Amino acid sequence: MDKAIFRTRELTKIYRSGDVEVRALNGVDITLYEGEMTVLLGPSGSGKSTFLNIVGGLDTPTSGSVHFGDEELTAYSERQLTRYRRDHVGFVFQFYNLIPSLTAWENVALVTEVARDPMSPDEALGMVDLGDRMTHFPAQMSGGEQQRVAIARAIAKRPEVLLCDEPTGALDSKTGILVLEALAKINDELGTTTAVITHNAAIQAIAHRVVSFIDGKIAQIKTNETRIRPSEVVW
Ligand SMILES: Nc1ncnc2c1ncn2[C@@H]1O[C@H](COP(=O)(O)OP(=O)(O)OP(=O)(O)O)[C@@H](O)[C@H]1O
Repeated sequence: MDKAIFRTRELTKIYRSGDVEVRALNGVDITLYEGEMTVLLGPSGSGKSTFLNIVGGLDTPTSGSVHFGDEELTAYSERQLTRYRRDHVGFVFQFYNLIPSLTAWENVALVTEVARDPMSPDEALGMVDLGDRMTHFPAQMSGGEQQRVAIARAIAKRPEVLLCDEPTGALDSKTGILVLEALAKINDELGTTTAVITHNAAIQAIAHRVVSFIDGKIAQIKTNETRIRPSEVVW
C-alpha cells in the first residue's frame, strides 16, 4: 500500500500589497506518496514554486495545513522548520548556486560535513556520473555538469525528499536529459521521493504522476500507466 509522505489540506497562500491580493495557492488538497516521482506543470504564476517552497519548509501558507508523515509542518516553529529542511529535504533550483572557489568535491563536502548520516562526496558525485570531475571548479564544467553537482550536494545527506524547481530550465535538451537521468536514477536506486517543477510538458512522461496547476489550484492529477526513460524524452 502506498504510504503518504505529504498531505496538504486547503493550502492557501495570499500575497497582499496595498489593495492588491494575489492568491498564489487557493485551496490545494493533495497527497504525495513515498518513493514517487511527481512532475508539477502549469503556466507561469500558477503557484508551483509557492507549493514546493511550502512543502519544503522554505515558506509558510496563509491558511491550510501540510503534514510530512505524521508531523504537521504548518504547526512548526522557525527553528523546527530549519531542522526539518536540514534533515529531510534536498533542494535543486534552476541556477546551481555552487560556490565558485570550491571544486565539485568540496561543494558536496560542505554539506556532508554537517549531515547526520551522509554518503561520501565520492559516492554522491558517482550517483550523478561525475566521478571523473571531482576536482573541477564550477567554471570548468558545463551547465548540466554544474546542475549534477548541485544534485549530488542535495542528495548527499540522504534526504527523504528531493524538491526541484525548474532543474533543466537553463539547459539545452542534451544536457537537460542527463540531469533528468540523474534524478530518475536517484528516485529508482535510493527511493527518494522527488518532485520536479517544469515548464516543459515533454518531461511529464518520466513521472509516476503529473500534477497540473492553474491559478493556484490543482486542475488535474494524472497517473502515467507507462513511464519513459529521460533518454527517450524529445524536446
Ligand atoms: N513574494 C511574493 N510577493 C508577491 N507575490 C508573489 C510572491 N511570490 C509569488 N508571488 C505571486 O504568486 C503567484 C504564484 O507564483 P509562483 O512563483 O508560485 O508561480 P509558478 O507557477 O511557480 O510560476 P513560474 O513558473 O513563473 O515560476 C504569482 O502571481 C506570483 O506573482
